[in-house]
Amino acid sequence: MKLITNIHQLLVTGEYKAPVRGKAMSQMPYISNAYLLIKEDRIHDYGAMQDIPAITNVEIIDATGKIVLPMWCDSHTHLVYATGREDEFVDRINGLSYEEIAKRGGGILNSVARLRAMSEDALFEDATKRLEHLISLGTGAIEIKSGYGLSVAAEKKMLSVIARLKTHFDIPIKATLLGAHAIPTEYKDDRKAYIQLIIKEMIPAFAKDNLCDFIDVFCESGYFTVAEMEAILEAGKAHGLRPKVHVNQFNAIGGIAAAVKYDALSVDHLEELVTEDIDALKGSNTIPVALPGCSFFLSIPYTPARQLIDAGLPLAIATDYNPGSAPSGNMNFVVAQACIQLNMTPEEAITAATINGAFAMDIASETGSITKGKKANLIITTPQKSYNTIPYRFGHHQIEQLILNGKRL
Ligand SMILES: N=CN[C@@H](CCC(=O)O)C(=O)O
Ligand SMILES: [Zn+2]
Repeated sequence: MKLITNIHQLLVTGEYKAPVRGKAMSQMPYISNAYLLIKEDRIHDYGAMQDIPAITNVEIIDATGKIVLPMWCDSHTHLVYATGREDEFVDRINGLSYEEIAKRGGGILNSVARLRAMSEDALFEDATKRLEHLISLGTGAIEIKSGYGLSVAAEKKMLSVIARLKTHFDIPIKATLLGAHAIPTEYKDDRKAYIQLIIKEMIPAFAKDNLCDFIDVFCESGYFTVAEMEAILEAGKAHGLRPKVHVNQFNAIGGIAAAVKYDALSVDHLEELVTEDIDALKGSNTIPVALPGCSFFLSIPYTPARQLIDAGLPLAIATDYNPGSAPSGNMNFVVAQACIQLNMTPEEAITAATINGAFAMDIASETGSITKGKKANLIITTPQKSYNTIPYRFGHHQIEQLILNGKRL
């Protein structure tokens, strides 16, 4: 057993039956001067120091002046990819837009060509290094998408890499099939046939082999229409895959209402929002997810988080880690951006990056909060005045110790 004592502030405590929404996001449940008891890989007990139980034979970790919180839950990444796209980064600095680069055959299709040429073992090795790094930055649960294969064989290769990551790492990992990320070059004159390939071959085969948990579509002008997304979500749902979709990144084309109709677990991006989108989300079980790292990197608008939260909706934040639009998987930076660019309070940002991120991956019964029985996946910070310092000192490494499955990392 391990006993963390004298915790300055213990954050995100309590029971969570549903994502935290609206005003409740600004009310962070926390205990000052707290203890936390870990038994094996689980949170066994916690409370105020004055109520600490008398226990012997326990390893003490003194956290005087430090903040303890759940490890980050990153609910949207493209962690498995071939190589970086620094060349396109420089093209953008020189004036080309993300869309112009994509039109010239760059962008997603550039990553597709590179990934198809790489072996599963090499992809696994690179993804392993990336994930090890993200864990060292405090990420304790992650969703990873396919979508750089765009053929049955190459999508299977990506999903197999994710399956191997699930076995290799003892953290919750969810896999999302994103066969509908772009139309591959060989189908550019027959998009219907590619959509049928996703519906008739990819979805049934990958669902049967348990290679994916969710279904995704990049619903956007120049990528997939709302009608095409609906056909793919319908097929995914028939095979038990709940939708988590890319919508409203560059244009509001009605993807949100359609995703809600299919009971999407989350709708992600939302840089471009109209009133109808917010109305569609009200009263639904769908969680909006903001990806501020993508807005930062592409210099596009930020998701209007205030509008979403002020409308009483829940919100999660995630990195969107990928080589084209967000080449950083650092959740600490995303939490800072949520405060600085999205105008979220530290309470809202931390809630969005922990328990709401866990709900956006459907793993909130296991992780995302300081709750008895949940995984002891914890961040212990360096000494801080308060939890406000976490986003305030953006870009600084403020993690002193990580506890993963009850063990010090
Ligand atoms: N928008 C679609 N997909 C990714 C970008 C993928 C890429 O550029 O490689 C995103 O979420 O931003
Ligand atoms: Zn994405």
